[in-house]
Amino acid sequence: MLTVNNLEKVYDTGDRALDDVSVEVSGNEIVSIIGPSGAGKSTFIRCINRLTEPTSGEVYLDGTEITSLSKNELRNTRRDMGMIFQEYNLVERLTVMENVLSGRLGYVGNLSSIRRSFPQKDITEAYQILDRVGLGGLENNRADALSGGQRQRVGIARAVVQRPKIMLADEPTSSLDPETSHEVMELLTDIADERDIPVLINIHEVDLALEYTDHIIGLTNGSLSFEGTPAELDEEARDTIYRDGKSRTSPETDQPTEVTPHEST
Ligand SMILES: Nc1ncnc2c1ncn2[C@@H]1O[C@H](COP(=O)(O)OP(=O)(O)OP(=O)(O)O)[C@@H](O)[C@H]1O
Repeated sequence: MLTVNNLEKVYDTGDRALDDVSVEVSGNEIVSIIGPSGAGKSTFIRCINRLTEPTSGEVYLDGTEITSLSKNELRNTRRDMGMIFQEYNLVERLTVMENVLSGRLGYVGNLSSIRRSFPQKDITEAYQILDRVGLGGLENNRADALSGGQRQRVGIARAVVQRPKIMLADEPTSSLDPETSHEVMELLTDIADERDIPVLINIHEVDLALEYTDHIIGLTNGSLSFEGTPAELDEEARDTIYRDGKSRTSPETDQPTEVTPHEST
């Protein structure tokens, strides 16, 4: 269970990206975070595993308060949170298998980590997961030889091999064509079901959120502007979420209208 209480993020620039956001996510729910460009979706996802440090508020994962952990404690607890990125974050010159096994780096000792040597059971599991995500046989291919959809599958496999308690996906489909986006969403939802873990997805495409997720969170100017099921996301709710007109996803067409590059923390 993920519990977020009164999360607030004010960047050094003074930008208030999150303002008093509280949500709960449980079971194997697929939760999408939607909202206009700059609404704080990415900041929200990244504050959960503290890739971005929240300014105030609390995040609990299965009773552990993530927000109060020391850096060392956080390193261990991050193993419980698989992260999937828009631009995949693979090491391009490494093989598919090496990239997937990097999801186990947090579990091996320092020396093994430097040597990148992993227990046989991790390697066996990585093969199984690669098969599961449809990349069986490509273990020795270099990441830079893969298509976008294949890269995202490696990113998903790397997150799954961590045996996480939750998966966080920051715009996992934004760099993919529509057909591949559907495949990736289907894979994420199937894995959540099989592993019995929740998945939190920052997603621009409202049609994908409606089709694949159980629970929708709308953010507008850093505040929670909607929370409900896909059926509850009616025209009025969409207007509320996208009311400030900054949307890069038009609620009528669900088509991207403007692209803002991602800023790092
Ligand atoms: N590193 C940063 N430094 C300062 N301000 C930032 C930083 N990252 C994000 N912001 C600001 O915080 C607000 C929320 O940004 P965030 O990227 O979380 O929104 P988003 O909803 O994910 O947007 P998009 O859909 O365009 O990716 C924006 O006003 C943005 O300019």
